[in-house]
Amino acid sequence: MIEFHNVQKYYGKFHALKDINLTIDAGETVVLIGPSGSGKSSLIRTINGLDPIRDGQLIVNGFDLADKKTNVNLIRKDVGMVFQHFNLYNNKSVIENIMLAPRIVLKRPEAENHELAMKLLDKVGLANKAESMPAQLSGGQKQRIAIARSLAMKPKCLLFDEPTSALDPEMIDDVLDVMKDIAKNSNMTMLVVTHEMGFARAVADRVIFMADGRILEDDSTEKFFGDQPSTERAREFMSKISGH
Ligand SMILES: Nc1ncnc2c1ncn2[C@@H]1O[C@H](COP(=O)(O)OP(=O)(O)OP(=O)(O)O)[C@@H](O)[C@H]1O
Repeated sequence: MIEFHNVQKYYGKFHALKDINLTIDAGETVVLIGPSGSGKSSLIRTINGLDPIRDGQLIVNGFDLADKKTNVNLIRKDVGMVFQHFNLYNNKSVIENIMLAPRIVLKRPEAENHELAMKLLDKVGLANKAESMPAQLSGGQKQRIAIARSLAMKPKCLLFDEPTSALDPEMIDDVLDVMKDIAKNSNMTMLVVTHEMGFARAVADRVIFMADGRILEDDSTEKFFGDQPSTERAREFMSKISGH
């Protein structure tokens, strides 16, 4: 469970997140959309402590991120993140990328760690790539490995920051299919920054629209796509992205 109460975030003097109030329940899939620079990445990066907040309260799985005594490593154990540019360790094989964090952070026994890593590789359709190096993979394959790596920690929550926007079009569906499978068949909480409205329609419980550092809409998926968004900004944004 993630709770933002009147959260403010600044970069120097720039007010990047303005009075964010938001609750995401365990198991929900939430899609976060909005124009470039509206604060989407900033918002999700606060959840695992990659970006600090200045004011307000942010509770993640019972931990208070506004409290300087909170150990962010305990939060990150349960909150995985998938980045636009994959962030794989390029000098380690695929299977090592997946096994590293569970070995070090969770002290998972080696045989069990290997077995789970192979299961996850199978789940993302890349069991034959276990011994490959990241440089030998396509962008779509790298992103599926990055997702498997996050899943290996068995997180309660997965954050996705534009996971398909660096990919060639023909690779996007393979990655979205893996994400849809997680959304439908696991109890994980998912918060996804994406412009892939097909994904949002298919599996999101809610759609949040941000502009200028504020949340302007927080609607059920049915309402957002069924009745049209209620703000002019969101309607404008939707007509722009559907024109592409
Ligand atoms: N490290 C930083 N230092 C200063 N300003 C920043 C920093 N990171 C982001 N910003 C600014 O904060 C605002 C929000 O950025 P953010 O990356 O959260 O937006 P976004 O909605 O994710 O955009 P995009 O869709 O382009 O990735 C932007 O105006 C950006 O320039």
